[in-house]
Amino acid sequence: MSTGPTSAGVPTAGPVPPVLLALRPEIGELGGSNARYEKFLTDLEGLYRDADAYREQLAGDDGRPVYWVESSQTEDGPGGLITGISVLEPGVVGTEYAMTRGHLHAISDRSELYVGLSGHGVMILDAVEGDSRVVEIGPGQAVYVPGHWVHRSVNTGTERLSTLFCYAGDAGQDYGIIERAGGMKSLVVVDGDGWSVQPNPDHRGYELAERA
Ligand SMILES: O=P(O)(O)OC[C@H]1O[C@H](O)[C@H](O)[C@@H](O)[C@@H]1O
Ligand SMILES: [Fe+2]
Repeated sequence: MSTGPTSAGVPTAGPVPPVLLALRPEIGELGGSNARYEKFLTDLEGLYRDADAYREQLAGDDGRPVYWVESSQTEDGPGGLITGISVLEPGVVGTEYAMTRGHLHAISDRSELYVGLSGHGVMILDAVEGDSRVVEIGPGQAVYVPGHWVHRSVNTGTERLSTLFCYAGDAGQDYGIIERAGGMKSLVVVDGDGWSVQPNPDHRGYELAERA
């Protein structure tokens, strides 16, 4: 009896074979992946503080995805890793640079490694109880996100930001925590030719939001 992935890439019982992936960051593909999802501007209602600027962009939206993820998972259970690339188109909504929704892992102690592949951006990292950090990510830079940190990628450049990520297959994502808190603690905004970090005046605190 054979073990390992079926032709559709669905794991069956027993050890699975090694996985070989081809990173194509500029075109935004991960060869050998077995899952993909896309996010469109229409999916991001409420993400940016400037609702008028968001609506204006929607009016001229070309309908292409603003970010997408191609990933590979071949093992179920806590020992398996999900490996993928996240590809975020450049842009600005109001004064905020293009960003992902962001999340805390549903199993919140699960960590994640990000490796910059192409383009330039930052990650906003919020400790649920504690501080907020904004760290650069680009080619040759890696960011290890420990458990219990809410995380989001932001494209501060003019090209696609592509990152390789890897995290525990059972981690899951809690997206609601950011909404309930009124957004993340920090905003990454246009500042002259570059970017700067501002405190988000709408942020209510994750702990309070979770207790409410
Ligand atoms: O899941 P989002 O917050 O929308 O961000 C998009 C993607 O960003 C990162 O690359 C994460 O590792 C992915 O798991 C995530 O799906
Ligand atoms: Fe994550």
